[in-house]
Amino acid sequence: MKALHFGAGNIGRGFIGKLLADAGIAVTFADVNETVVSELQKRNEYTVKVVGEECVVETVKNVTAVNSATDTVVDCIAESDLVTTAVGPTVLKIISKSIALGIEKRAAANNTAPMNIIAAENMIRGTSQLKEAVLEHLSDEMKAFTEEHIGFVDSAVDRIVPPAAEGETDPLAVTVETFSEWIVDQTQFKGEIPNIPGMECTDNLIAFVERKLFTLNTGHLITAYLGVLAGHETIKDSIEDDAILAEVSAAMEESGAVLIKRYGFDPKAHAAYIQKILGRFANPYLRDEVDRVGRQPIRKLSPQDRLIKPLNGTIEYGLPNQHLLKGIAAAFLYKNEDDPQAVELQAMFTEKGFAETLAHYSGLKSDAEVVKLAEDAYFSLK
Ligand SMILES: NC(=O)C1=CN([C@@H]2O[C@H](COP(=O)(O)OP(=O)(O)OC[C@H]3O[C@@H](n4cnc5c(N)ncnc54)[C@H](O)[C@@H]3O)[C@@H](O)[C@H]2O)C=CC1
Ligand SMILES: O=P(O)(O)OC[C@H]1O[C@](O)(CO)[C@@H](O)[C@@H]1O
Repeated sequence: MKALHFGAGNIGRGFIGKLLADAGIAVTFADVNETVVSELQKRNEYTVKVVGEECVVETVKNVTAVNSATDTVVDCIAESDLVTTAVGPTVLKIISKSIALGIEKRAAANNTAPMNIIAAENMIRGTSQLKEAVLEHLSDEMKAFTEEHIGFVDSAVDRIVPPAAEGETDPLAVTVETFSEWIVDQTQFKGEIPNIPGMECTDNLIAFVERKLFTLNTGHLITAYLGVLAGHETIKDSIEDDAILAEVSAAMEESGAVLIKRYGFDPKAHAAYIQKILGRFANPYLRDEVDRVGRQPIRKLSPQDRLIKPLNGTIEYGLPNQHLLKGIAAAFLYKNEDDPQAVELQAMFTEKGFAETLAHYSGLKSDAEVVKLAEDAYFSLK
């Protein structure tokens, strides 16, 4: 079996690419980072440091790479059984063109073997969004071919993989936590579902995506923003600050109450899930900087993302949301000149004020009661 994986970054090398290669699949990474591409081509293997209670170094073998900006990537798609991505939500549109060209090439060669595409991104139904982008490039005839032979499979992906430590000289070095979870929507595959140990199937993906995004990612983000305000550099230092731990736990409980109500999760099991995640944040072997987790605040204030969607759930079910509001307020205090979204958010905030800016990015109404409460939280935090 052959797979093409877009994005040889932290999750690409440290999780999805590794899982595929460990399953005996011949993996080709597609990336725009020339150094990473040429090292993978030269070595055909790399090592992953897995850190937790035990620390082990594992070698990932039988891999190569292509430059994602060249036509070779189209040839690879035409010949692959599986295409996966971990490039970041904003890059999915960019790679959709190559995927469309790869599908056209399959059709031209009368290759009707099923191919499945799985986006492993922090998004709700990211693969379905990628599918929309791919279809925009295709004729009606090609759309019909795609519907018949190409599976677009949504997934939820969970493993904390920070960038390599400062001073690391190996461009392929990657350190990951022990925990990992990749859950795919079994209803969306074309052909047989590949047997990949570590890839779990479900027919209720949305519950798992929301459970992960609105527990781990909600808590992580609030840890990052409150950590920045308290002068911490890492997630570990932030979560070991008792005041931050209390705020983050309370916010996760608020989003958890929404998940329990919406999906019927067992409250005790969900409380244990939260505790496990808090322990993962404190992993002493991972240096995870607050700016990585806080990055792109505009995306994270969008209606479907980790702050606003759970907040809307609390409104829908009449549940408490004071700590989620504090997290939203903290996003407005996140300043980072190296992050274009943080700069844009601050620029609009200065020009238009809190309510209009929050409403613009979140889809909330500027005169809504929660927006007023979030603004109050902002002034209290400030
Ligand atoms: N790092 C983590 O702990 C986790 C990340 N995620 C999600 O996984 C996705 C990837 O995140 P990371 O691996 O951390 O990011 P990353 O920045 O380490 O990796 C992204 C890779 O995509 C490459 N890339 C950019 N444009 C490209 C293009 N046009 N074609 C091919 N490759 C391209 C970059 O060069 C980079 O190597 C994101 O959606 C993130 O939210 C999900 C769970 C965990
Ligand atoms: O990758 P994003 O969406 O910017 O957010 C960072 C988040 O993603 C993760 O890297 C993995 O879920 C978390 O560590 C963190 O909450």
